[in-house]
Amino acid sequence: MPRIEVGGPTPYPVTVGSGVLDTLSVPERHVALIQPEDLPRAFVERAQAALQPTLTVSVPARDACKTLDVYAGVLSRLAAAALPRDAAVVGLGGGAATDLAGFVAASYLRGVAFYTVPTTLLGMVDAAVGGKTGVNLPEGKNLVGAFWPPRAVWCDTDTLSTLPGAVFREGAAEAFKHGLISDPSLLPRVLAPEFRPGGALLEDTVADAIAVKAGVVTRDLTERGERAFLNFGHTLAHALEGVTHQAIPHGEAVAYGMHYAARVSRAQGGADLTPDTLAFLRWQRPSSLPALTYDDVAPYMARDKKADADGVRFVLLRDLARPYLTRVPEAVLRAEFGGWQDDVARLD
Ligand SMILES: NC(=O)c1ccc[n+]([C@@H]2O[C@H](COP(=O)([O-])OP(=O)(O)OC[C@H]3O[C@@H](n4cnc5c(N)ncnc54)[C@H](O)[C@@H]3O)[C@@H](O)[C@H]2O)c1
Ligand SMILES: O=C(O)C(=O)C[C@@H](O)[C@H](O)[C@H](O)COP(=O)(O)O
Ligand SMILES: [Zn+2]
Repeated sequence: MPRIEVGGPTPYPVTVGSGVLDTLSVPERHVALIQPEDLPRAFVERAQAALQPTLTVSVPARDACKTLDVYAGVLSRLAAAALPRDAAVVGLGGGAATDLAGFVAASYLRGVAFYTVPTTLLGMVDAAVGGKTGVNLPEGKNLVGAFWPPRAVWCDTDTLSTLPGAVFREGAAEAFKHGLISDPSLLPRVLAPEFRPGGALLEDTVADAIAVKAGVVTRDLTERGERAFLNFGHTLAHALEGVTHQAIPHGEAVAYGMHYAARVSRAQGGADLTPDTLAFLRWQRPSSLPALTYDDVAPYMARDKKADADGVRFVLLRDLARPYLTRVPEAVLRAEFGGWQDDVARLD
């Protein structure tokens, strides 16, 4: 069973494999289990059997749980149960639920132990690892949060069998991203027919995609440098999610955003990786986008967390596995938005 070690200030293991859900174990005597209300009941019951939580809190599905209102409601549930400071918060579910659970853990009583049990592909290869936690604001994605690493991550690959195909393909976008920024061997594997729940390529590909993220966050937990590369494609992605009020799910927005970033990378002198990002979009078959102009998305891009006092910065690729962070002239961003829209229109 693959096990990946995340290093840095507070090292922890990520366990990947079949049946992991029945092996959950934490040293804390009190546990708050946080899970989305639409999660298959059997997963919740298996986690409850293993952890014997003091309380289980159900939260709305998808990004509807990543709001300050839901966050405050969960904190009140923990306080009403008098959950002590030596308790643990366990986030079970997709990236939305684990992002919320992590921010609850980071802030309840000024911080309690946190563990993640991702049950989506995206959660396993990305969200549940690395300690970025938080919620959204109406002004944009993840604008409130904290770095609060989990103490262990358990990825039961059997849980992926109940995912709708579209949700599995959303998660594949982040694995593909790890291929583009660091490990190109992931690119053909993610698109291969055997990369599917129960497929021969699933477990090793998930483990190798996690290894990319684990390596980056080990070296740069709080995004002082190379962690920004994990944000490839996310400047436009988060803008698409914001402007559509989360009608476009994160993994689809990332696929659209990676193609835009590949176009901008080429315009700035990089290798042409747009055939790869287009191949991924064709494979993923994302939801169609509403009619948008550059001026619709620009205000959201301006609030991207990679922006500094001198303005917005983009993660671009000089070539496969050669990411860099840079400013881009607005004329280039605007022109490539037009070309990106033409490419997207031709996808159907
Ligand atoms: N913290 C990070 O580093 C990080 C990284 C990437 C993405 N994210 C965040 O993660 C979120 C997206 O996560 P996601 O793609 O996992 O989507 P999600 O959490 O919205 O989950 C998608 C849906 O699948 C359901 N679900 C979960 N597991 C299931 C299973 N095994 N079977 C059936 N249904 C299941 C969920 O309850 C939800 O309704 C976004 O909010 C994004 O911003 C965070
Ligand atoms: O872990 C990171 O760092 C990432 O950027 C991973 C992204 O896939 C993820 O969507 C993250 O939540 C985005 O971070 P943000 O700082 O842009 O909100
Ligand atoms: Zn992401």
